[in-house]
Amino acid sequence: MTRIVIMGGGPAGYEAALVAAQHGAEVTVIERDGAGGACVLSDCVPSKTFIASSGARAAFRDADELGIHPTGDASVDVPVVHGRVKGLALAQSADVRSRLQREGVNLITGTARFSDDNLGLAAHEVTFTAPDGKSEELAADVVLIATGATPRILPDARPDGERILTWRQIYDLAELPEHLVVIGSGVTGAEFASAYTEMGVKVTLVSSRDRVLPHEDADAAAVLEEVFTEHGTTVVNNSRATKVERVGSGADGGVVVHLQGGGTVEASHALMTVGSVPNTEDLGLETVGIEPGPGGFISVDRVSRTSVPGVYAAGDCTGVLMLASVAAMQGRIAMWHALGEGVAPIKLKTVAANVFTHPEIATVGISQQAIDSGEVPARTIMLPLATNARAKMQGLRRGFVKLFCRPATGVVIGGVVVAPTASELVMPIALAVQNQLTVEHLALTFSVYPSLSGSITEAGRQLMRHDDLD
Ligand SMILES: Cc1cc2nc3c(=O)[nH]c(=O)nc-3n(C[C@H](O)[C@H](O)[C@H](O)COP(=O)(O)OP(=O)(O)OC[C@H]3O[C@@H](n4cnc5c(N)ncnc54)[C@H](O)[C@@H]3O)c2cc1C
Ligand SMILES: NC(=O)c1ccc[n+]([C@@H]2O[C@H](COP(=O)([O-])OP(=O)(O)OC[C@H]3O[C@@H](n4cnc5c(N)ncnc54)[C@H](O)[C@@H]3O)[C@@H](O)[C@H]2O)c1
Repeated sequence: MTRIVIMGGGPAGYEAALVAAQHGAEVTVIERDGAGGACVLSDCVPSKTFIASSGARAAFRDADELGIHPTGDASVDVPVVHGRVKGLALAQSADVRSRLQREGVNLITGTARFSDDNLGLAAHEVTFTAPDGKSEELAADVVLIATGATPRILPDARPDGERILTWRQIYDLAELPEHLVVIGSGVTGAEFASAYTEMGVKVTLVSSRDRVLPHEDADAAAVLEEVFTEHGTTVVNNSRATKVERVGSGADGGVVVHLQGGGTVEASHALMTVGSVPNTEDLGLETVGIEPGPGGFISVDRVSRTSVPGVYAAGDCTGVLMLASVAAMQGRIAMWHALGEGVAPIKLKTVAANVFTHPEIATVGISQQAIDSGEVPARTIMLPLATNARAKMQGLRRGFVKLFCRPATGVVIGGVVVAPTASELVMPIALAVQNQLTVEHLALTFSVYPSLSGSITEAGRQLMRHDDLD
């Protein structure tokens, strides 16, 4: 029986474990914090739960336009919101734990590290250290490194859990910040800036680039900036934070953010969202002969192999695409490959992703930027939701659907949806991209009338009409 040891119990680790167990391997997952990993306990699941509460508050405000005037202020019960966030994370972690145990996976709590005596061995040794300090050696035919990543800390902006915070510390605050400065305008920064804005907090977003979400669709980012402006959220563009210091004390205390070039921003709290670093130190990688690449990430190929036979890596520690869905797929692929199953290499051009701002921004496939730069030839259409009957009924003035297809064949190669439920609406486009469906397939598919997804089939029709004229 193949002995598999998995370091880390996040989506990469636990999804891999499920596949390996289903294929009859003897699987041990070593996880130091809790089943589900950082994804479930401190990153993705807690943030999306918090965003669900902020979305409920936003719905109150948005109802006004529909003639519904909620009486009184939509106040936020912070202990309830934070309690719900933490409770749901723990419950989700318990679900993952019991699923793994049901499938026969041996899940142990502790820290894992390679301890091979010599390089180049066919099997590997992993030392597991329990929280009480006791350690044990496990022999493995295959090891999967799935140790995730940790918030990046700037030397002059060290989080203290009180005023200067990482996203993992915010749920311990007793009250909402009076004025939150969010530093870093990537997906994490944009999501928290949006959520706190919807919670009624004054927010300043410091972006080192010329716009929010520098790696996302520019038209989508422009919609988000418009929404921020409408709700009084300030975006400070082209500004890099060099230092965050605490000033004052007690209830009067706060932070001063120093910006490159001399400016400052004063606020009650700072949330650092300046990226993540992989958890690849202290793994004993040198004992198996793996040298991490730039930034400490472990290089893998498209079936999750590292440079060392029998050692695979998946998820955030590889830096491939830091998404739970990608981590899980990399983990599964690693196990299928290791256990000799036929496996297709991961296809990153078909990944669907969503930024959980208000409105949401969902993308799949080829980006507008790749088309504009001439890298990928495509025909494109962008339909504003303002022309969609259902959107009008719901009072949605912003948002759009974009669809991209191959010029000659009409095969759908990508799309963007900006809408309150973009994460759900992007699915038909993702299905089309994955299965190489054409705009005609979309165009001829019945969508419900009236529905936001009607804009997707309409986008297909508009691109098809163009096709016919070619
Ligand atoms: C705020 C935030 C929100 C996000 N929201 C989304 C989202 O909505 N959708 C999405 O797809 N992605 C989201 N992501 C990204 C997603 O959380 C990650 O891509 C995902 O967690 C990666 O999974 P993983 O298994 O690689 O690592 P992790 O989930 O980080 O799990 C790795 C685990 O390994 C453990 N570990 C580390 N070293 C050792 C060791 N030596 N021994 C034992 N255990 C060890 C860690 O403690 C951790 O528990 C979000 C990220 C952030 C920061
Ligand atoms: N909804 C989701 O799926 C979701 C949510 C959150 C994160 N993630 C993923 O996690 C990964 C990391 O995202 P992220 O946003 O945490 O990190 P990131 O590295 O993508 O963004 C961090 C941003 O902070 C900026 N920055 C760095 N130092 C700065 C400074 N001193 N002052 C001001 N700005 C500074 C960087 O230029 C960058 O734009 C991404 O791959 C993302 O897709 C996904």
